[in-house]
Amino acid sequence: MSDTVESVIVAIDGPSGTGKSSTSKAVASALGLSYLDTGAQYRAITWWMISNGIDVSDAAAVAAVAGKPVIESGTDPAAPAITVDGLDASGPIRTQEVTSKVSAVSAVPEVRTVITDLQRSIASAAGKGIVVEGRDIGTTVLPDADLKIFLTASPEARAARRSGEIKGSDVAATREALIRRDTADSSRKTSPLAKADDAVEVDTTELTLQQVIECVVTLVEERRSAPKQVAR
Ligand SMILES: Nc1ncnc2c1ncn2[C@@H]1O[C@H](COP(=O)(O)OP(=O)(O)OP(=O)(O)O)[C@@H](O)[C@H]1O
Ligand SMILES: Nc1ccn([C@H]2C[C@H](O)[C@@H](COP(=O)(O)O)O2)c(=O)n1
Repeated sequence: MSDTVESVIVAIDGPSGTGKSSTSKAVASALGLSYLDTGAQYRAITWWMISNGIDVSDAAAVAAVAGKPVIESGTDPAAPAITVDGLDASGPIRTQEVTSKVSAVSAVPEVRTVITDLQRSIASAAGKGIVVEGRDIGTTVLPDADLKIFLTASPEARAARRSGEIKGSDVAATREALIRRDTADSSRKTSPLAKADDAVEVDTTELTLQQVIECVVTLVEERRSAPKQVAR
């Protein structure tokens, strides 16, 4: 028997505020894996479009420049980093303006092609394995992932979690904004937010973050110890 642990690829998808980032970072840290936040990449390209005066409601204009920004993602779960054309984008990509425009930019097929290629190259370079979180990782980006998880939670729970991050925020308005973004992300033609047929669905509504992390770590360990399926 070999002492070396085989590389593992974990895809974690789900709607906004279900706990994908928090869970993915903690699972990657616990298991010594790399981590990739694909939402941050779509936010980064959106920030670049805004900064360069591109009208994000004009899909043809967005498509024409989709290949221009150079986006680089760090994969350390303890210090996730993202740069655009060499500039630190970790702060600017979290603004309300980027959040309100990211669904329009990420619906453009040319944008998805560029970002999907980038995600696949990062995943294939991760020696020990990687946890990749987003909306279409299990269905499109990494359909052969060793484990696929689809996180869900009620809109009320998700809005309460998000509102808890910002003092004095309006839970009802947060809930509406989350639902609006999920509807846009689920209804776009190219690679919509969706659960892969072979994903394990975990409803986190009544679970603490720690319980979700433990659940996913257990699923990864079970998958690692299960005999590999050999394609015939
Ligand atoms: N099970 C949970 N119970 C309570 N709070 C949670 C739970 N999971 C995550 N949270 C909190 O909810 C908030 C949103 O979590 P997180 O950013 O991980 O979600 P997300 O799915 O990555 O969201 P988005 O897709 O919008 O980036 C964070 O403040 C996080 O600490
Ligand atoms: N694989 C992905 C990841 C993200 N997006 C888009 C849709 C989201 O609304 C947006 C921001 O993601 P978040 O930072 O909230 O996780 O990015 C996508 O289309 N595909």
